[in-house]
Amino acid sequence: MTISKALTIAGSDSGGGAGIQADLKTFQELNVYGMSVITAVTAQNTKGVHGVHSMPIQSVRAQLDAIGTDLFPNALKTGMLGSSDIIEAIAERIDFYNMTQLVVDPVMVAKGGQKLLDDNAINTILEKLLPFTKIITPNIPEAEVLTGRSINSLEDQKRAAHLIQSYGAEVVVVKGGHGNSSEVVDVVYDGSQYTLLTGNRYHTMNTHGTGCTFSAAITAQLAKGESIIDAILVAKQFIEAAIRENLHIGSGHGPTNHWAFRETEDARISTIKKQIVKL
Ligand SMILES: Nc1ncnc2c1ncn2[C@@H]1O[C@H](COP(=O)(O)OP(=O)(O)OP(=O)(O)O)[C@@H](O)[C@H]1O
Ligand SMILES: Cc1ncc(CO)c(N)n1
Repeated sequence: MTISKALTIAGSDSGGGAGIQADLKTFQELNVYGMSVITAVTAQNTKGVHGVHSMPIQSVRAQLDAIGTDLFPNALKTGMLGSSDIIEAIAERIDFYNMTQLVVDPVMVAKGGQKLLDDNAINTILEKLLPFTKIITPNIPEAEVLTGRSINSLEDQKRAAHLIQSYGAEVVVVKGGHGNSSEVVDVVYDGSQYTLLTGNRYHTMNTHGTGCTFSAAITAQLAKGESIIDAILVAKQFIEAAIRENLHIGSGHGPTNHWAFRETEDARISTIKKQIVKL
């Protein structure tokens, strides 16, 4: 039996809905062996981020070395990275170990508005990490920061995906969770065509960690050898089920339900439609 292995390089969320915890739960649900490199420990619950403790660079490097020299991952993702120094150390090690199949979730702020990335680190993501990136998955506010342009329509979302792809990532997904239309559209651009993934919008406060879970599901599918577009499609179905069957715990932005995709037969009746738009 072949064991597929995935690595997350991200921050710990004590509340369990986002970050390392969401990623490992998602890997497990998708039958992939999960590993982690912790960049920061956050004191967090559904009401917000109450503290952030960044890990020393030597510790981040040592965690990556431990994995690179033994349990080599078939695919990996980054989430909360915090600072330029940590990003540089990670990019250097990813290059050294020739870790391919990298998914970058350019986490900048938590749902409650607290910053999870230094302002000067945004350029470091573009300069140091993008050259190794297979898929980058900004939400709308992150895509606005990365491009310096506001996004108010589907056309703007497509333009942002096009521009970010030209910076060096192989494939860009500009996620539509932050809009307010009745449907959510995630725009995928691979350098030659757009794929629009459209599904119902669920009106709920419980969307803490949606981006982490989505990018972890893509990473798990890549680790199993699935094609990029099929991996993104499964991830969209996984996160739709997790949001629709969310858990109603905590008094703020609650977590999604990481076992919904497996548990509920209905959860597999996805509303996601795929439309390809040639340039
Ligand atoms: N209310 C919703 N209904 C349906 N799908 C949603 C909803 N909100 C987000 N999604 C989906 O969840 C995935 C993550 O999108 P989103 O824009 O919320 O990411 P994010 O802001 O990076 O998440 P977070 O920062 O909380 O981890 C996307 O595939 C998006 O389409
Ligand atoms: C640790 C961590 N990573 C990512 C996010 C974004 O959802 C969060 N809130 N916390």
